[in-house]
Order: sequence, then C-alpha cells, then structure tokens
Amino acid sequence: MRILISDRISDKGIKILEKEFQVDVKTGLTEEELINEIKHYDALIVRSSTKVTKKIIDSAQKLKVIGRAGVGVDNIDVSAATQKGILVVNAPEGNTIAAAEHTLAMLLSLSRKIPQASASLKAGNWDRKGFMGVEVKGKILGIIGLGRIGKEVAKRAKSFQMNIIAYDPYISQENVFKEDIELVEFETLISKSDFITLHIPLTPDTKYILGEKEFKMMKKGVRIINCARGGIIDENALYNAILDGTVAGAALDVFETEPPVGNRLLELDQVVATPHLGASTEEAQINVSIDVAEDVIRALRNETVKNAVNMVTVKPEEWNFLSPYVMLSEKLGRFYSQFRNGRVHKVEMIFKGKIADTKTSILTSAALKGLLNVILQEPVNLVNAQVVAKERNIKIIETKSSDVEDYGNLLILKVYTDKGEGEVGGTVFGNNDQRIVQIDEYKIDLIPEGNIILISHTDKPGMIGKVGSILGNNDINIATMQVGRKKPRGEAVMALTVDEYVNEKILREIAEIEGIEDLKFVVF
Ligand SMILES: NC(=O)C1=CN([C@@H]2O[C@H](COP(=O)(O)OP(=O)(O)OC[C@H]3O[C@@H](n4cnc5c(N)ncnc54)[C@H](O)[C@@H]3O)[C@@H](O)[C@H]2O)C=CC1
Ligand SMILES: O=C(O)CCC(=O)C(=O)O
Repeated sequence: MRILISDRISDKGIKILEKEFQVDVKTGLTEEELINEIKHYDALIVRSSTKVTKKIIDSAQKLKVIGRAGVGVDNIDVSAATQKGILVVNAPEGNTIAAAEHTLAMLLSLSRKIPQASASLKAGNWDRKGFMGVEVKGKILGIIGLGRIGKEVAKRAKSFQMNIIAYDPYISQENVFKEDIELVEFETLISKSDFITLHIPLTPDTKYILGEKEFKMMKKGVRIINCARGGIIDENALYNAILDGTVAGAALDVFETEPPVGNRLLELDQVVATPHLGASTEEAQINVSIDVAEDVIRALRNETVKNAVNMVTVKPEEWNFLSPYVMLSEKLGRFYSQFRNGRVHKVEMIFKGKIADTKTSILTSAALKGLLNVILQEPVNLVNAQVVAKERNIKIIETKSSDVEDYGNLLILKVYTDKGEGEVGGTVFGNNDQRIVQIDEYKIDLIPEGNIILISHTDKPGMIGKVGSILGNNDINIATMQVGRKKPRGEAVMALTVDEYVNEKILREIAEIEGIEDLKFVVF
C-alpha cells in the first residue's frame, strides 16, 4: 500500500510509516497535480497547507484514509470524504501545549508590545516611551472555546493572576472549578473581558463569531488573541474596531486567507502577528507526526483508530467487546437483504441488554453496510453507511432497552419496505460465537457463515426428507439444519447450511415441493 504525504511533517512519523508501507513525500503540489497523484495512493497525510478539496477526493480511486497532522480539519472536505467512505483522522492532542504556550506568548507580546519594541530597537532607536504596556494581573480573560487548548490557556493565565471567564456551550460548570474559571453567556464574555482569546474550530456555526455587532458590545480597550482559525473573526470588522479605538490591539496567528497577502490588519501598529506558528514546536511536530502515522497505519490495517473525525471512535477495551457485534450486525444486514425484497424506507436497530449502553451507532452503521452493499453498486462502509442511507431517504432509528430476555445481548435489525416489514435478530455467545437467533417471529439458532438455504414452508412430516434427498441427489452436503416454527404443523422456517454452492436449477426443484412457500439462497 502507498502513502502520500503532501505537507512537511516530522521524520519520526514518516519512519514509522516506512516500516510497513511505501511512502512518498511530495510537498507544494497544486490541486491539479494532487488530482492526478491521489489515484495511486491508499492514504494521504497533510498538515494545514494542502487543501483537500472535493475534486481531489472524488479523483481518488483507492484512498482509504486522510490523516491530518494536527487538530483543525477545515482544510479537508470532510463531508466529501465521508460520502466516499474515506476515513478522516487527526492528531488532536500532540500540539495542545504548543498552541496554548503560543497563545500566552501572544498575550504578553500584545500587552507589552514586545514585537514592536524589538523592531524599533533593531532599527537603531532607543524609544522607551512609545511602548508603554499594561499588566495582565487582575484583568479579565475571556476564553471562547474551553476544549483542550482553551483549558491549558486558562491554567497558565491563572498563574498570571488573571480572572478567567469562558464561553463554551458544550461544557457545563460541573466540569470546571468555579474558582478557576467561570462559565458565562457569550454576551457577558464579549462585554466584560479585557482580553478575549478564541480556541474553537472553524465551522459554519463559528464563522465570524466575532463580527461588527460583537465588537460594538466590547469594552473599550479590549485586546483580542486568535491562535485558532482565521474566519472565526471578521477581519474587516476587527480592522474597523481597531481604528475606532474599541480594540486596543490584536495578536493574530491565523488569517482568513493564508498567507495573508495584502491583509490590511498587518499594516496596523496595534497588531502583533505570526505566520500560523501555534503548533510549531519541535515537540508538537514530533507528537502529531507520530500520532497521525499510528492512526493511518491502524486504518490501513482495518483496525479501530484513535482519532476518527468522521466516524464514531471506540476505545480499545470497548472495541474488544464490540467487534464481534459489529461483525454480527453486518451479517444481519447482509442476511436480510438476500432473503427479503422491497424498497427499504426505514431501518430500525433494536438493542437489548448491555449492548444498548455501548456506542450503538457503529453497530447501526455495520448493519446498514451489510444491507446496502448487497443492494447498491457504490461501496458502502462504516464511514459512509448512514450518509448513504439518508441520501436514499431511508429513515434510521435506534431503540434501546436494558431488558435481558433469552439472551444476554440481542441485536434486532428491523427493516420496513413497500412490501411490508421483517426482522432478523442475533447474539454473540462467549467471546465471538455469532448466531442468528430470530427470523421474524421464528426462533432459530444459525451460524451466519457459508451458504444457507432458507425455506418458508408448512411444517409437516416428510418435508426435511424431501429437501434432503434433492440436495443429496445433486451431491450437495448439508452441514447443519434448523427449523423454527410457531406450532407443530404450522408455518415454519427451515435453514440449511450447505458446503457447496447451490445453483438455480436445484433451488427451483426444491421450491416446487408442495408446502414450500418461499426459498432463498443466502451467501455470507
Ligand atoms: N494556531 C495553530 O497552529 C493551532 C490552531 N488550532 C485550532 O484550535 C482549535 C481548538 O483546538 P482544541 O482545543 O484542540 O479543540 P477542542 O475540540 O479540544 O476544543 C474546541 C472547543 O470549542 C468548543 N466550541 C465549539 N463550538 C463553539 C462555539 N460556537 N462557541 C464556543 N465554543 C465552541 C467545543 O465545545 C470545544 O470545547 C482547533 O479547532 C484548531 O482550529 C489547534 C492547534 C494549533
Ligand atoms: O500544522 C500546523 O502547523 C497547524 C496546526 C493547526 O492549525 C491545527 O492543528 O489545527
């Protein structure tokens, strides 16, 4: 398998990749060049310079994973990747400290005008009046986004005796000590802070989170630090707010367009700027390079990854428990789509027992993968299964209950079609003994492997013998046989596992036996 690395990353990760794969490092490629190159690769690794556009993703022929050596994935069209079933992984932990330390460096540079003073001195001046600063002690620092970096910034700012307030709608006060950080509403943060620092991703929701309206609400003399992403601040509004004196200064590591050619903010004395250096420490670059390399390897080996962006992530301990159920779910889907017809409009996954408390979404994806791969031309995998289903107007629901009936854990795939509904249920015995235990209302005990002949019939004497002799006459060996029935001589389901492939002619011969209503040949 081949891996393309299109931005500069630390050698440490490259060496890990090279032990197992062919690795090509080609930096500075244009979009057109990447469109041509990507066809040959199973994995692509980028930092922030490469823009992984939909065109590039759509040109990929065997790409399985895109790795981002860093946190932000706004340079990757994640929804195009998901659509195509390409996994996106990032390395979110390795550069947290670097970004937090850079933020503090920017905060102090801004409050003490260090870059401006340094430039003045180097230009031959000895100006001690022009660079009067402000202390940060006792000032209010407003943090927008209290994730990994935001929290590390808070810790460090606390040691400068700043008063910290934060806005993060996804974090509650129980998760942070009130004495350290007070969680406040967005408007309160905007209007009360002396310094505002942002640590949020760039998404449609956060675009221009600070714009003209927000700058108007700020304290006069506020200072802004952005070491997260360009685009979360409206740069024109910031420019105007600096000119009208609302904002005393801004420290910017990131810009809406990078490099920020012709950006008017860079002309202002009140602006301190670095060229997206938040993660640029030796330590961080080694960390993210190793982290992304390891996750790309896991993805290429079809193992569970640590930092999936477009798929549910499961911890290794949890994966040990879940993986047989993931395999079983897929088999339930594959089984169902081979024994029932009809246009699917709703899929319900019913989880009973301890399994209901796990990350069931991955099991639902697996069942959809099994179901849709039989029906559709395009490849469906765990990454794109739910997206592909929704695109086809298939409603997906999950029903969970902790009730334990006959089995410790039970998964039921219930499918609603224009021809009615049906269900197939399964469980796992021991470590990995997967069984189908229910077909519609019939109880059964079937190992979902190999070739299975599934017969709906009326239960009566001689039925099994007739089927058996047709198979015997055609040299088909029966491995196992199961009958599920509601009552003797009523409707029943017969499932025969056979060692050989059974052709159409033999299946028709069996279907003609009196009392057989339906017959399907299922291959796992
Ligand atoms: N300048 C640089 O070189 C670097 C920049 N970054 C940027 O920093 C960002 C944050 O990184 P981490 O802290 O590691 O991510 P994280 O995912 O740990 O934290 C992000 C936080 O933002 C919060 N959030 C999301 N939407 C929000 C909103 N509308 N308002 C307020 N809070 C919101 C989330 O709840 C989360 O707690 C990254 O997305 C990346 O863009 C990260 C590393 C280096
Ligand atoms: O790769 C870099 O240096 C940028 C890091 C960054 O912005 C991120 O991790 O989100």
